[in-house]
Amino acid sequence: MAQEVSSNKSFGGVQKVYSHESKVLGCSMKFAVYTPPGDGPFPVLWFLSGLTCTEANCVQKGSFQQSAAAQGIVVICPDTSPRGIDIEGDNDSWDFGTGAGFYVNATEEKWKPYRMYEYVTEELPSVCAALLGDKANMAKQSITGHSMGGHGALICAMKNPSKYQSVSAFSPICAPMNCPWGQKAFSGYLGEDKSTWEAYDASKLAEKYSGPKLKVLIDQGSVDDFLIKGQLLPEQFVAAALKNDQLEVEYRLQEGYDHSYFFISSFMKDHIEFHAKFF
Ligand SMILES: N[C@@H](CCC(=O)N[C@@H](CS)C(=O)NCC(=O)O)C(=O)O
Repeated sequence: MAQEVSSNKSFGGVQKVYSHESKVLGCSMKFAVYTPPGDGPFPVLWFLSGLTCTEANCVQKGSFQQSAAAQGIVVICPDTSPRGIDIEGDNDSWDFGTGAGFYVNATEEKWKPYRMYEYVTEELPSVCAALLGDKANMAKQSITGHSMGGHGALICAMKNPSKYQSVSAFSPICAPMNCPWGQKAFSGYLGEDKSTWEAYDASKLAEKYSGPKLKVLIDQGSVDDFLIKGQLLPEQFVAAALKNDQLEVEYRLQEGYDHSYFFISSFMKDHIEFHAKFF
């Protein structure tokens, strides 16, 4: 069972952080849960963070609590990789290993504990269902995220038709097979056979998605350095999605915004209200 680490009243609801022993990852993990005021059951929005983040970044800088309180939505923020399992090299770079799990299930022997896909789509939802009881309606879930977490949100939604009511993303890594971050992560976690990478590439999944019509909102800052350096490639996802009638994508290029949480917090209300429409 999860243990409470901290609890702070926020906009009439409560922002908590918990820790628990993850069986899937084989380590102790923290996650954050915001519950709005009232009795529930409330729908659940997942927020997946980006490279170098923990469960804390969005809680402290994402500015979601006021809108989540107003709309009556539980918001859950997981961590971004296993912690403290000590694989040689896991702290050598900021874009691979610790803080950079990329929401895949690693198949390379050395990185086998890196199963963040299973963790965020299966284990943590079960833990939260048990923890939150009548407060949360786990039949109504949606997912969002930033950068690496935007990639995570898009792939989780497309790989699990009907599990999430809608999906959104802030500056997502849209075509990891074709960018340096994704190529480094996928070759490390999944190995050199690129055919196995396609199962975790949002632009490839957008070509094949055939579930119920999925609503997608993407916001991207126009002066985001990582956009300019070709790490995000939203045009590849948008082009693939345009050819697929089952994907309804709204892509917004936001003038003058960068990659930071200043950008995320500026549009968080829009994203919460977007998801609220489909619960
Ligand atoms: N190397 C830089 C860049 C990494 C970066 O921009 N990470 C984004 C996600 S890809 C982030 O959310 N950083 C944490 C923050 O801004 O709070 C760092 O260590 O922060």
